[in-house]
Amino acid sequence: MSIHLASSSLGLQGVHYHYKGRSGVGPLDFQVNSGEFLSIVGHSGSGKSTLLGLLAGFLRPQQGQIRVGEDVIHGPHPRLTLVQQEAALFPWLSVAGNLAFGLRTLPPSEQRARVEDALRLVHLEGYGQRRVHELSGGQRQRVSLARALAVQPGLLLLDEPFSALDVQTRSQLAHELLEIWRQAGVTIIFVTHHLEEAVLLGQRVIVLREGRVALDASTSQTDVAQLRALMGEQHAPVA
Ligand SMILES: Nc1ncnc2c1ncn2[C@@H]1O[C@H](COP(=O)(O)OP(=O)(O)OP(=O)(O)O)[C@@H](O)[C@H]1O
Repeated sequence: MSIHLASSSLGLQGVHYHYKGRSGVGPLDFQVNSGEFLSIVGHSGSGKSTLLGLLAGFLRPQQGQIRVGEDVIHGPHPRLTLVQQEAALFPWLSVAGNLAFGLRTLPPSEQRARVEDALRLVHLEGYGQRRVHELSGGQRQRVSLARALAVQPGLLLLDEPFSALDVQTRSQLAHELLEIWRQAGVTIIFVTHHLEEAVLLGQRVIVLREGRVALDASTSQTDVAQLRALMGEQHAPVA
């Protein structure tokens, strides 16, 4: 195996980010342990995208700090990789070309080994020479995940990675993700609207409400009904 995932911890201390008009997030204080699988849920406008922007280094906290392991982050951090809702792949490259893109500084033999390993992890062995447009939505999302894994992140940030997929593919990918996490031991932060998925996959769940942590609990001690109740009557239930 050429991919070695050494998981990273993450810590937020007194993090604030406010847009003009004072909406945004903060204060946010929580830790994610190395190797943990954390789900983050919240209604529209609760601050999920803002939090992801901060973690991915696209936004800078106006107060407080975010650490990946011992490093305070000041921008995109090499140990932290984001996988988004729609697979953002390069259509003019093959599957292998997409995976190798982030590995350009490595020797070709190392690139090939990592590409093969990553495709194996997402059950797409033999798909390296395919073009992106020849793939189904679920396969494209697998390629996206493989591309993230190939760079050997310590922490995977997953932003609604399955929401564009049909129910069956979504459930299959969710189970495969769990399998990858068990095998690879990478730290995962999984942001979703889908409460059942959050509880099924995560060891722990954070509910964001109005830019703050409304609940931070082990998924063995909470359930979907509790989360739904906590998220408030004023909002429509999330399917
Ligand atoms: N560019 C912006 N300018 C001003 N306010 C913003 C901006 N982006 C987000 N907000 C506000 O910040 C708050 C958090 O928004 P955010 O997009 O982080 O929520 P979200 O949980 O990701 O929502 P969704 O699930 O709809 O994507 C909301 O009140 C939103 O209106």
